[in-house]
Amino acid sequence: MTGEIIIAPSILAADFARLGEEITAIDTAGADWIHCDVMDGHFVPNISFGADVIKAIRPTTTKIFDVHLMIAPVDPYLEAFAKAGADVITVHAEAGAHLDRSLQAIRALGKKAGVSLCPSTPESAIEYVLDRLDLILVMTVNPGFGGQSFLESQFAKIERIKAMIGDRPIRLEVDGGITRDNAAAVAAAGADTLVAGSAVFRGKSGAAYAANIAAIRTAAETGRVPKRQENAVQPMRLGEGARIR
Ligand SMILES: O=C(CO)[C@@H](O)[C@H](O)COP(=O)(O)O
Repeated sequence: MTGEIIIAPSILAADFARLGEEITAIDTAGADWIHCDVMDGHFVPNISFGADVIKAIRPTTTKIFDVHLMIAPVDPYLEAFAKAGADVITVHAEAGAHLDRSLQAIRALGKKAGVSLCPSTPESAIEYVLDRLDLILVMTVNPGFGGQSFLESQFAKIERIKAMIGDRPIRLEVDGGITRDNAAAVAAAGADTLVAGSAVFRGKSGAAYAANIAAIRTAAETGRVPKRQENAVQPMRLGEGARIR
């Protein structure tokens, strides 16, 4: 599960009234994975969608569903998300006392197991579960909302986790405020899986999504920030298109 750069658009920034069409559009536009942000209004201060929505959108693409559970408790719901069609299930290190048990449960369901760390959580929180992991998600904003600014403080954590991973087959994912302007830097720090919501869905057309995904991928793969094209969609203001739902 490691290797090349993976771009995973977060459907939190999609038009929920046309979610199926939006997923088809990002699939066609070159998304590698589909990132699904599940929020419960308790672990994070926002509510998004649950397993029934994931089940409903699952037939719209064959791409990997990367399901980020921002919920607590999480263990009672793992089976529902597995049955709904999640391929990767990521839980938060902060969401319960028994991370090791949650990760074992995800693998027992036949899914890839991920753990996510909030910006204030040190990498030591996952030191003793590394061998249970297929993915580590470093939150580069405080979880709960799209359209926030990338936290520069997380570069050091990305670098340290990259070193911790060593040659284990674990993907290192970053999520929050990822754009074409910082994709090169997060990849240089060690990230190989980039989640982007507002930076992909700005422009509101399949052509814009394709250009946005390509720009993020080019920056991450080459280490260069791609020049903006003429007719490129203008930068989005904080919160636009990624409103609190
Ligand atoms: O999980 C989250 C927020 O909690 C993220 O997936 C965001 O949805 C990413 O959105 P942008 O920061 O890219 O707009």
